[in-house]
Amino acid sequence: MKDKIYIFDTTLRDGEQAPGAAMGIQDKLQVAHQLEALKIDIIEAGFPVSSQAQFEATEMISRELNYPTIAGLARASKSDIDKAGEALKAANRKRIHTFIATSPIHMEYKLGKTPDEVLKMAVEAVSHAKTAADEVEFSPEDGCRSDMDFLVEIVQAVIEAGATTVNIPDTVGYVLPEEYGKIIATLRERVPNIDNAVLSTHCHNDLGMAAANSLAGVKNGARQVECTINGIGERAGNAAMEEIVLAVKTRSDFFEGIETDIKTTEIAKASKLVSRLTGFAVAPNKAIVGSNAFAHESGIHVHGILKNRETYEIMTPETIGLEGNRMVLGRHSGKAGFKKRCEEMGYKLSEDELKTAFDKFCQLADKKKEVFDEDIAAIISDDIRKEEQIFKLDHLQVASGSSSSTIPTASVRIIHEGKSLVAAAHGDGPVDAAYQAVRMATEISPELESYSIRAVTGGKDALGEATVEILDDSGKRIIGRGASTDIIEASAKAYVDAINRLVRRQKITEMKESSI
Ligand SMILES: CC(=O)SCCNC(=O)CCNC(=O)[C@H](O)C(C)(C)COP(=O)(O)OP(=O)(O)OC[C@H]1O[C@@H](n2cnc3c(N)ncnc32)[C@H](O)[C@@H]1OP(=O)(O)O
Ligand SMILES: CC(C)C(=O)C(=O)O
Repeated sequence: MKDKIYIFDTTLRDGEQAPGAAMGIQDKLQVAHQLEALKIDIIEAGFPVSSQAQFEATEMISRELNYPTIAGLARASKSDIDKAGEALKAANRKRIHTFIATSPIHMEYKLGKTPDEVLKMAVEAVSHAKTAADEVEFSPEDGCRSDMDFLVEIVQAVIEAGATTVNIPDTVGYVLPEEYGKIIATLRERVPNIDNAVLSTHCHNDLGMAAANSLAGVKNGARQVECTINGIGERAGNAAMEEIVLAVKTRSDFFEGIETDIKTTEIAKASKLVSRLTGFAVAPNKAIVGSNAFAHESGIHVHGILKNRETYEIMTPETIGLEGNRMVLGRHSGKAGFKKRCEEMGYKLSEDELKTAFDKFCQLADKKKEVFDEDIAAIISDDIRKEEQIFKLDHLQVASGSSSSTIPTASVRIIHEGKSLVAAAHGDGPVDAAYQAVRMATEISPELESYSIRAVTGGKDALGEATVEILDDSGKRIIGRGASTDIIEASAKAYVDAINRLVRRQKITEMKESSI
């Protein structure tokens, strides 16, 4: 029989408590719809008493969503609970999540209350919450730094008062997996009515243990995990939903029958949405959703993966809704990966050609972070096929000056398939005039995204290298380079180089399409 872990997502409450992560009401609604698409069991929509915006967001999410239970946070106070109940009124399934701190330091310094007073407040809060919602969750805040006997006593008391879920927060991310697992196991052992409630984990990442602690909790009997998309949350964040869900799925051998209902193919989309709406970039090396999580560059790894993907991948990118893994070509690449990319681009190279092309590739990879398809196309057309440049700048003449009456003008002659293409144009400056003339001569007019020029040698014969960036029809960047002691000529050569790469890329796309 399936042993289900309930996923309680608190991106919109604890996640949003991360400084700088605040989202507007419409943004929250968008995230909530994506959480529903993920089949999250419980969405904590907000802390309604804390502001009008939190109240309205919780109210709107309660109205608009169908499948998940909607939870609202409340302190152990009647007015907080009433406000949460009011915000959740329209929800198909609602849950009031009430909390009060139980650790000695929080009780003494923050609340100024004795353990007996805290126990009384907790029980009263749960009893009152039961009047507004069937599902009531109680959290002993800073539970992991609380006295175990007191924790056992308060958990038993709130279950007697009607709590249906008891959540054990590691509020400050202090404990280690073995300790967290032991707290859950001890509560299961010592609280006589523990089976009347679901035990839940809520772990923070201050020591990087949030996911490991949550999973230790699951292993010891917790059946709800509180987490956030991309692990956002207070300070170092909360346990990341994607890490918990993929760990349980990927290591089903270890978790023996335990499953979640999460539709994992929606994970990448959820991660991108939350990153975009909060402005919190996902680190490239972030587990599961980082841009490098399914990317490979190292030659030995790529060689292994090409023989059997599982040599270096424990999950498939498709599981989280990505189209496939990313083979990156760069300075750590080997011949197998390079050969495969050439084949994918439609090139059939002899062994000698492959060797020459790979040597050139290695020289280039030493200078660049990443080698793109158009770089490979340039290597093959220039060094293997020794193809003529599609458009070759044969002549450039420019007139410009500092006087306001001078109109910068350029004329160009470009050789294309043995013919001379001649054009003249004026522009805002000499480079612009040259580019206008190139566009007229080639009849190709890509928008210039960026332009830069730098000296690559010193002295009065300094060689200037111009770099331009244009976009192809699909929005991909194409870089062109040109060098000359005359910076206007370097600029014109770079633009013609970019146009040549654009045309080559179009040909590669046509080759790929015709081979499908
Ligand atoms: C571990 C967690 O993540 S808990 C959730 C934390 N999230 C937030 O705090 C975000 C939203 N918070 C807020 O908007 C505000 O803090 C509010 C509206 C909740 C309260 O604001 P204020 O009334 O100005 O109080 P303030 O924030 O300064 O202090 C908190 C008060 O709540 C009390 N309190 C804290 N936790 C609890 C609790 N669980 N139950 C009852 N009272 C509590 C404190 O003792 C303090 O009371 P005091 O004002 O009588 O000293
Ligand atoms: C309210 C509780 C669950 C909390 O967010 C925490 O203790 O971190």
